[in-house]
Amino acid sequence: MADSEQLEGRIIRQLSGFYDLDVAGTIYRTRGRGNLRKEKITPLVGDFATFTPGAGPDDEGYLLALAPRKNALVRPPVANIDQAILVVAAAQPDFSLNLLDRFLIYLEGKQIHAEIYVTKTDLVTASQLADIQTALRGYEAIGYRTFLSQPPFAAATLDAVRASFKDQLTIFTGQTGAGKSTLINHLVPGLELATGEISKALNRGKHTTRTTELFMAAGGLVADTPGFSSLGLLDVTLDDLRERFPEFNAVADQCKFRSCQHVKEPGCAVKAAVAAGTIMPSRYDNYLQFREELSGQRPVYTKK
Ligand SMILES: Nc1nc2c(ncn2[C@@H]2O[C@H](COP(=O)(O)OP(=O)(O)OP(=O)(O)O)[C@@H](O)[C@H]2O)c(=O)[nH]1
Ligand SMILES: [Zn+2]
Repeated sequence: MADSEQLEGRIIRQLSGFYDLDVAGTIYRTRGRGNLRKEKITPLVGDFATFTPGAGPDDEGYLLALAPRKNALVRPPVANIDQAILVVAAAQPDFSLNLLDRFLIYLEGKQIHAEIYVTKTDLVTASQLADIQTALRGYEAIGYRTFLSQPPFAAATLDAVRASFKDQLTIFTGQTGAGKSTLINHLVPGLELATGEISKALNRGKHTTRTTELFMAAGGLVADTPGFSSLGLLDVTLDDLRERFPEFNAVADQCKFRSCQHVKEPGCAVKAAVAAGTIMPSRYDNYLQFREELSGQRPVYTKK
């Protein structure tokens, strides 16, 4: 292989100084290079990179440069994420539309498309389940796909989620204990992530150097570590908050004032839509509550 040859690929794994890049199904092992470190750029899985391939197994290539990222997260450490499966428990922890909206706002800010998956449907009554289903229909109308399986992990539901992986880099996120690892294990057999607090505590001791890896599943890439829980979700300015509600954006050009915050202004199309029942009242209430938090009038949400 000529020394000057350059290839483009996507980092799918990193381990002690090495980066594995995927180029149309072929994996190349490379090393990081001083110039990247000098620029204080830490390559992440999900990064698109140019590299020089090495000559063979004992001659690795070098990473040369990273392409600009569309987004990047710290937890999990992944770049260029397309979508998140937002895992929400029907119970244990309690189903919360407020927390659900916080996650959605966060993901909107990172330009990560969200799909909502409800777990633990076996732990609620039929009437509680019906309420959750009603709420999910509201989120579907906004444009978020939702999945609810009764009993949990029915094959048809899992197939539908997998079908959404194609050509996407998917991460899983949601509240602690919502069932993210359990769900990933059902969706990507063979990963066998530890689930439940005790087994995870044991695992942490054993695999302290473990990093995130991307797995090919159903024609896409899936991160094998679940993401952030609920801390710091409201990382948005008061002024940008309204833009993170897609259903507000859909009608906001009909507000009388261009700068309408959808609070007290006359001729507000968002408030009209809430009154007409086309915007979920819970979404609007949460918007107002988040505004109060952001303007410092109420304590922010803290993790239990
Ligand atoms: N009854 C019931 N239990 C479930 C279901 N899904 C997950 N669990 C249980 O819920 C607990 C938490 O599940 P995990 O998959 O570890 O949750 P997690 O979201 O990965 O948790 P963290 O890593 O702490 O963020 C485990 O004991 C699971 O066995 C479900 O559909 N029904
Ligand atoms: Zn308005």
